[in-house]
Amino acid sequence: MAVAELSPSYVNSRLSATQLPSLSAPVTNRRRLALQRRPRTALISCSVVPEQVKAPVAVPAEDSRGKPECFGVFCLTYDLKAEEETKTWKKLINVAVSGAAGMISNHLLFKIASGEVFGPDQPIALKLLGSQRSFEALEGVAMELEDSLYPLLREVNISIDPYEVFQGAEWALLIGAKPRGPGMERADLLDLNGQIFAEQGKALNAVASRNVKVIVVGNPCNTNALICLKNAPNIPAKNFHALTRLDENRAKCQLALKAGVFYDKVSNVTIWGNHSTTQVPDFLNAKIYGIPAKEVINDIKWLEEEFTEKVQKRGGELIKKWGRSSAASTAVSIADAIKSLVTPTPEGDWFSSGVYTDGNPYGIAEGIVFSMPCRSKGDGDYELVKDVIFDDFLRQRIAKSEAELLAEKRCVAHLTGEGIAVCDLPEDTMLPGEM
Ligand SMILES: NC(=O)c1ccc[n+]([C@@H]2O[C@H](COP(=O)([O-])OP(=O)(O)OC[C@H]3O[C@@H](n4cnc5c(N)ncnc54)[C@H](O)[C@@H]3O)[C@@H](O)[C@H]2O)c1
Repeated sequence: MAVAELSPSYVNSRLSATQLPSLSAPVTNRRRLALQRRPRTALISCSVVPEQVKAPVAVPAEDSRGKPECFGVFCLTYDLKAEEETKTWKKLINVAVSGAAGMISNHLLFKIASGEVFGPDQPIALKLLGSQRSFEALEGVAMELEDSLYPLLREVNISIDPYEVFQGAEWALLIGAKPRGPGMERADLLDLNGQIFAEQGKALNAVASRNVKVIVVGNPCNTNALICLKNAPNIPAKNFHALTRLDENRAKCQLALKAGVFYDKVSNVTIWGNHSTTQVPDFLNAKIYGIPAKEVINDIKWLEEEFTEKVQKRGGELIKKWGRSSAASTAVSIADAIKSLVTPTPEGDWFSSGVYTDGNPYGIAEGIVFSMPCRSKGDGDYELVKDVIFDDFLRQRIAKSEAELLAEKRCVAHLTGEGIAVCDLPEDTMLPGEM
């Protein structure tokens, strides 16, 4: 069944009754036209049997009570309950995205709306959170989503209030954060952005689904994720992730380039630790064609001295060439991170994610968000991988990233409810290319 948008005046003046499609579709497939706010057009369903014209039914305003503000054409909603009776569509899921008017979101939102991330039969409601300054840009984003006519995209709401946007959220992709201003240290950024994630954690705790999955992208993302989960005690700590998938994807690409193979031959790549320059891309456990990467590459000096730096400096290199940060590949990596949780992990492989360390089998300090190898059954949950090996070189580097995250944790104690903050970060470990 196709869908056409026709303004009421167009209907009256240009089309005769017999030219117009019928609105009386079968009950299981009928759409409810809920005209809520700023309706600009009438949504007409083009069913196969013409002949009869009925005006779209304006559902009274009370019908929209409890819903946050809808945007434009997305105020005209489907009757999902009736449609579900056809069993052809899954239940609508609520995906909240913060920083929705930013560069990363500008790529990610269109991937999500197209069905590429959650699947081609998964209807989506996008709840977009912006800052006061970006509100008009947010409207622009919503207009582009309207114009893209995605069949899976059933609702779009825009707001600057996290309590409104996170209402019933099943996924929260927390991208929005402040950039590091001139002269600002990592500790200043931890405090500035930490406050955003403390507030958003509280909002998630109050109004999101009890099983919401949260992916924190805004930097410094590991400690922001820790702040967020500490402020959301009613949501399992296991549900919070810090994005390190971009680092994993970059590491896979570098190993593929060095080995002279296409990147689909590279597997079992872990990023351990912080999304910072102390991160540890693990070549000891990585495989190429299912064989240890160390044996295939056979250049220990490159692996120990150059590989990690290449992964870390990739974003900086890209800015030098292109003048822009790596928003597109970051969006791809967020899509990958979600797909890794909603589809079963291929046998024997794993993926990296920054997750809460309590109960980890590697001896890493508890109470921090640390990137580790995970496997999922595709149900949104994950388990930490047990069959990984360590040597002294890997252990020492992991310990450095662990020490950094423990120091960051002390810096934000005022935001996690753990007392007075003491900040003694030794050096600036922001990744080049990310602010
Ligand atoms: N984890 C990673 O792998 C990774 C990779 C790249 C970038 N990042 C980080 O992602 C973040 C976003 O990057 P970007 O390139 O999209 O930046 P951007 O500046 O283009 O967009 C950020 C958006 O967030 C909005 N914002 C600021 N405060 C907000 C708040 N409290 N609530 C909602 N929205 C808010 C801003 O108005 C802006 O529109 C940055 O912190 C960046 O460092 C992380």
